[in-house]
Amino acid sequence: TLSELSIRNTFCLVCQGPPVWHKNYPVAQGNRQSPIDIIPHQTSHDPGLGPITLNYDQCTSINITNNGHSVVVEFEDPDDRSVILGGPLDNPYRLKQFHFHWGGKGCHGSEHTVSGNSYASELHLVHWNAVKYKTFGEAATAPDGLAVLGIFLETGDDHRWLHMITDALYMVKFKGSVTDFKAFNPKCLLPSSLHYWTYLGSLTTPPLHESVIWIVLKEPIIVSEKQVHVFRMLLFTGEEEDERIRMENNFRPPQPLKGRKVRSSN
Ligand SMILES: NS(=O)(=O)c1ccc(NCc2ccco2)cc1
Ligand SMILES: [Zn+2]
Repeated sequence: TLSELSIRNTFCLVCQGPPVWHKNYPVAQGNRQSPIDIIPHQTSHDPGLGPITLNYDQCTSINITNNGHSVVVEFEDPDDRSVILGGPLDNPYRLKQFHFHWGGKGCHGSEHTVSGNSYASELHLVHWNAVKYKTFGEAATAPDGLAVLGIFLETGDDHRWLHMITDALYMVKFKGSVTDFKAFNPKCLLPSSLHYWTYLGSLTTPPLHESVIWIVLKEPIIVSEKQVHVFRMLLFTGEEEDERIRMENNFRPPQPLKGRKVRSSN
């Protein structure tokens, strides 16, 4: 059916999208998979959930890369120079990278949905628990190893700071390309409110490890359709490949909640 086709289209047919991931990654059908559909009135308000704090002022961005699935900005993480703390987290988690998920022309591409509604795009700031684990790779396989901050992007006016990212995308059009991207502080991509939903989930792309404490901000940031369109100029394919496949719809659809509780900061 069209809906199956559209689901299969996610992560494009060529790269064998979400419906077939379970063959190589059986955890795809696990009990704490992400993303999910968040239904606000079914979340439980937990007064014990404090605010989150983002200490990004000493962060050191390194580069921006097209990894064939998304565009990723990577950070130096040798110490606790840029961390997220508080909220559901028992330790500070170090900022490792951020990346985006988006749709095709005229269709939305967020991963989490809210009461069945998706946003134009979703930004993921990926952090790891360096108190308990020695490396990102080790943390990425532990149940409390990662904390990903999800921020929805809604279309409207231009976002004054997102231009720094979209201007760099022209340099990383092809899979495997990378370019310097220094002195970028992702604090400029936050909405005014840090109110959030939180639940235990997973990576949304293979290896789909069930190692993520998700913190999804309720308030979206506003970016222009033109700015989202620049992301669709990226390619899934490398410079040496004959066929050029536009990087779009790189989102996984919502997964079964399997009895999990989604808590609300307030
Ligand atoms: N979309 S996301 O934020 O859930 C996410 C974040 C990070 C990776 N990383 C992939 C990876 C390889 C080894 C360990 O981890 C994959 C997906
Ligand atoms: Zn992501």
